[in-house]
Amino acid sequence: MSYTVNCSILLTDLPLLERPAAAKAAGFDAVEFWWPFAESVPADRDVDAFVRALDDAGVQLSGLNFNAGDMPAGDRGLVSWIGREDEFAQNIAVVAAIGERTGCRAFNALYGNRRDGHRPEAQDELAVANLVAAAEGVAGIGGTVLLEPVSGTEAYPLKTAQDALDVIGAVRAAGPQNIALLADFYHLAVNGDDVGAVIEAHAAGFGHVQIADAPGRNEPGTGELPLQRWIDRTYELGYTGRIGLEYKASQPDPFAWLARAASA
Ligand SMILES: O=C(O)C(=O)CO
Repeated sequence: MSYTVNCSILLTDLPLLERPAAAKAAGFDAVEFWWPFAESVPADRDVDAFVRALDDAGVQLSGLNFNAGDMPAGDRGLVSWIGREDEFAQNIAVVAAIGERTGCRAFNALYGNRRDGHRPEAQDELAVANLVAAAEGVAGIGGTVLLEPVSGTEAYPLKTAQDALDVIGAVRAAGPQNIALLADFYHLAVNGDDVGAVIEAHAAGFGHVQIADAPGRNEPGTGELPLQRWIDRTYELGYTGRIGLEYKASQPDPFAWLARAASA
């Protein structure tokens, strides 16, 4: 099993550009990030600094989120956001360019919250068009777009694996096949999905897996989820990717649970 450290939620006591090296020092070879810039189209020097931080640390960027808006303010993606289509199109080009430079091939496109003033159907229509564009935009580098059910934001409409799979089906019907489910076991469990059944039905096709325990979204072992069992079964059923560590650290050493789990 191989892990990738989500450096947007872990190691946050360090400046962002120091986190890849900290992940490497903690024993990891791969990291993932939510969109690490303030704008959809950051300055070249900011992209260069980000890529340099990864190179200098000697870690692989295994996953990157498209710009999802102002996450601390509650935004959860631009994909279905009517009025920001041009910005999202520009973001796709930047994401693909970062993928080309770093070897990253998995790109998480958060769907976006429901917004007042537009019919949900119109937001869903835009989402499919934007996801088609995103998939086409990263196809040239062999990239895959990931679609993730998320918890904690009532306005985010993709709550269960099936919600995301329905959208993935619509995108695939429109052409691109390089889009897959991001199964975050924490989000799915908190939303009341039957994670065990999702694994049985879809594990081989997961585009990526992320974990945190629930309640709390902290390290495995701090809550009630059978994460190890779910991970083992996911691999048994044919998943070959990494497991993203996307939890909030509840202790000074965010990775201490791994040593405990290995000796258990
Ligand atoms: O917003 C979140 O909680 C996410 O997991 C984004 O990838």
